[in-house]
Amino acid sequence: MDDNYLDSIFEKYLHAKKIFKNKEVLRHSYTPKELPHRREQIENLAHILVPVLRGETPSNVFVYGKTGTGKTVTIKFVTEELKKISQKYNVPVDVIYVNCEIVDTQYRVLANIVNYFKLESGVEVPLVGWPTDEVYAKLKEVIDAKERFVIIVLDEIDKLIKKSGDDILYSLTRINTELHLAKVSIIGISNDLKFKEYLDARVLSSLSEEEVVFPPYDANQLRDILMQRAESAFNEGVLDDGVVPLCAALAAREHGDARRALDLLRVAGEIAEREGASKVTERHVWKAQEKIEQDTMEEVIKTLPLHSKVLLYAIVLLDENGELPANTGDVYSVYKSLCDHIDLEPLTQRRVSDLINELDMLGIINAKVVSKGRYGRTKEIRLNVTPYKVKNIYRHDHQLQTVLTVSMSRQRRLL
Ligand SMILES: Nc1ncnc2c1ncn2[C@@H]1O[C@H](COP(=O)(O)OP(=O)(O)OP(=O)(O)O)[C@@H](O)[C@H]1O
Repeated sequence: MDDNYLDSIFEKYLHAKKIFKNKEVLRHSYTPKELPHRREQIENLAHILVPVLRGETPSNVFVYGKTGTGKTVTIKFVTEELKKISQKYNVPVDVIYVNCEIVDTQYRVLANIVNYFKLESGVEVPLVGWPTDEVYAKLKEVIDAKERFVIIVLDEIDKLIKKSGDDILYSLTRINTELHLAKVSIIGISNDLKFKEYLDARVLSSLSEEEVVFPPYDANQLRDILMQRAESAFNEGVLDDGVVPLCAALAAREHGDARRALDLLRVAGEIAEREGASKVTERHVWKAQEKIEQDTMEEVIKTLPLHSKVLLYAIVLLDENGELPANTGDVYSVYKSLCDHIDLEPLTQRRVSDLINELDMLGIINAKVVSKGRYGRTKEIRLNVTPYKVKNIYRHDHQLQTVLTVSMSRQRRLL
C-alpha cells in the first residue's frame, strides 16, 4: 500500500479542526442551567410547590406531555431549586426521583423510597423477599421519623400502573392521613395521556389535584434550545448556518421532540468528525437523520413480542423468495409452519391479522388494503426493512436462532 496514503489517513484526522468542544452537553443526562420556553411550566410548578416554604403540604401534581417535551428536565430543575431555597428557610425537604420504566413494580418503588433514607434510618429493604405490606409499613416509619416534606417524583408513571395496577398510588396519595410528622406529595409524570383511563376515579382525582401540561416545541423553540446547547458543545465556527435550523425543523416534524433534535445535532457532529471534515453541514444532518431512523427501527424490532418476531420472519422469507406482496393468508401459513418448527403454539389468523396491523403501524412493514372488486378486499403486505437487517438482529436473539435456519425452500417442504 502506498505510504502516502497511510500518512494521509492519519494526517486527515490529525489536522482536522476539532468539531466538539464538549460533547457531554448534548447528552440526555446533561441538565442545562436554563430551559428556554419552559418558563410557564417552571412558574406553575414553583407556584404549586411553594407552600413547602411556608410549612404547608403542596398539592399532588400530574405532569404530562409528549416525549422529549422537557418534563423530566424541568421537574429536576425545579425540585433542585426548591431543595436549595428550602435550606435557606430551614425547611427539611427530600425529593425522591423514581424512574418507573426501570423500577416498575409496587414492591420496588416502595423499596426504593425506603432505601433512599437508608443512611439516616439504617434500614435497607432487599430487592425481593419482604411482603409488600411490610415494606409499606417500613416506609411510613422511616419517613415519619421527623418533621419534613417528602416529594416523590414518579417518572413514566404509566409504565408502573399498566404493569402493576394503581394500588400503590391509592396508598401513597392517602399516606398523609397515617403520618404524624412528615408530609408527602406526589409528582406523577407521563407521556401517555390515555393511561388516566387505567386509574380509579378517586386515585385520579387525588393525583391530579394540579396538572401541568408540556406542549410540543415548534421549530423556532427547538432552534433556541439547540443554539443554547450548541454554544458550549461545538468549537466556534464549525457549524454551518443551516445545521441548527435543519435539526430543529426535522425534530419539529416528528412531534416537537427536543431529545430528537439534540440527537440529530450530536450525531451530525459525530459523522462530520469521523469523516475528518472541518465543518458540520446540512449533509451531515441528513445522514444523521438516516442513522437515527435505522437505529430506532432496530430497537423496535428487537423489542417486539416473540409472535410478532416470528411473523416478521415469515414476511422476510416470502420477500427473499420473491413472493411479496403477499396477503394475510399466505403470510399466516408461513408463520404457522415456523411456529411448528420452533414448538410455539401459533396464534389464530385473526390475531395474526392484528399483529400485521401493528407491524404496519410501527413502519416495519407496509400493509395496504386493496379492493378486489366483487371478491372483496384483501391486504397487500410488503417489507419496509431489508431481510438482511432483520436476520442480523435475530442472530443475537437466542429464541430466534432456530427460526433463522429455515429457508424458504425448506419452508415449502415443511408446508
Ligand atoms: N427547554 C429545554 N431547554 C433545554 N433542553 C431541553 C429543554 N426541553 C428538553 N430539553 C432536553 O431534551 C431532552 C429531553 O427532555 P426530557 O427528558 O426532559 O423530556 P421528557 O418530556 O421527560 O421526555 P419523555 O417523556 O420521553 O421522558 C433532554 O436532554 C433535555 O435536557
